[in-house]
Amino acid sequence: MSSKHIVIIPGDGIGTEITAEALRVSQAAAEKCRVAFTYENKQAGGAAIDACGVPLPEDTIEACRQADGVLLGAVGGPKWDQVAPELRAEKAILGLRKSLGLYANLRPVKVFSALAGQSPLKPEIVKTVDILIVRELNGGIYYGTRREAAVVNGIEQACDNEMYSRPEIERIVRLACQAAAGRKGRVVSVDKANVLATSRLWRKVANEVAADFSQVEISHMYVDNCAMQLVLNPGSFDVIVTGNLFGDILSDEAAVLSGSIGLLPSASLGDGTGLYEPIHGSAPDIAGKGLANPLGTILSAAMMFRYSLGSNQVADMIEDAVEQVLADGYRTADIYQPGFTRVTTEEMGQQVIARLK
Ligand SMILES: NC(=O)c1ccc[n+]([C@@H]2O[C@H](COP(=O)([O-])OP(=O)(O)OC[C@H]3O[C@@H](n4cnc5c(N)ncnc54)[C@H](O)[C@@H]3O)[C@@H](O)[C@H]2O)c1
Ligand SMILES: CC(C)[C@H](C(=O)O)[C@@H](O)C(=O)O
Ligand SMILES: [Mg+2]
Repeated sequence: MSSKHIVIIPGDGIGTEITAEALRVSQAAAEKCRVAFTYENKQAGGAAIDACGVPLPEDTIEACRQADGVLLGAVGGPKWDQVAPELRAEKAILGLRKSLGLYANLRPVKVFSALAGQSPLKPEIVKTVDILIVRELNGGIYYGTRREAAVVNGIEQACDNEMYSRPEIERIVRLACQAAAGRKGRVVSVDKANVLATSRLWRKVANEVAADFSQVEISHMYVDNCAMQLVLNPGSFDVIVTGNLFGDILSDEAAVLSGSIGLLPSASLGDGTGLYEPIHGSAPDIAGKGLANPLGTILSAAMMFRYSLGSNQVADMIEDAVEQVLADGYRTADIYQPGFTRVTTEEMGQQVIARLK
């Protein structure tokens, strides 16, 4: 196989610490499987604002376009919260998703058997959790017209607009149905069709698309009920497909089922280079202290090998090592409980590498 090239964007806060471990694990696993890849670091987010005044430099976008895969830590933090809205660090991630045409964000949610006992849920419920959240990533209220706060007729007001088009809904629901066909065959489409026009179009189009998949059963749920069912009855879900904002919120909620948001990876796929990142943010409260859990980023790197670098072998090897490291009792601060071995971010990376086989 020819050598692949990846771009690494550490970003801000814990981004540097977690991507460093994901890179080390990727290099070790690739070497064992005789898979070659090269990498370069690029800046985005607050780090880029500090370096060159904009959150997403042109040369970062171009490098990502040329690469086979992009691994991103996280962007943003209080240091950059006061800048103008169009220069916010978070704009980097939205700009990258748009520039690369990444409309599908896959967020798998599972409970590692070693962590099942630590879950707030009953053991018989925990065992059944295996959800794929398919979040639309290129449209909706994230990319609608926006009017920042201004005084109109003496009253301060702001406005965000939500728009979804048929093609945008069709492609994401189709992808969710394809994914479900290779799983348990169940798609729950989540919307707020009792209130929102965009959701009513979403529901209609989702039904039409799903009709092409004889092996897939589609059902619909309002987002408020879904938020409750995720906690009450998470085993009932197979694939969840939903819009940009609802997917963002529901995936953080679903992370609680796993034990920590630091464990959840994601893949953003579409027309261009795939982007891989943990679902969490830059966690400024714990940055630079060795407290961050790097496993979500390490598992994102595994997804990158699977979907963009063409090596299921490396992906499987990394995922098995993560499973084993937890089974052997290693825990970063977020998942630590007495009786287990507490490790730093870097030590967790080393323990994963020690179990690659
Ligand atoms: N993809 C991204 O780049 C991304 C995603 C979400 C938030 N953000 C940005 O990150 C900044 C902080 O946002 P926030 O505090 O709302 O969310 P966050 O996800 O950064 O943190 C929420 C909580 O989870 C903890 N946490 C997050 N990742 C962890 C990890 N790997 N290990 C252990 N604990 C972890 C944090 O310590 C914090 O208590 C904001 O600027 C936000 O916009 C960026
Ligand atoms: C940082 C922010 C723009 C981003 C989002 O809302 O998509 C984050 O919360 C995520 O989940 O990736
Ligand atoms: Mg989020």
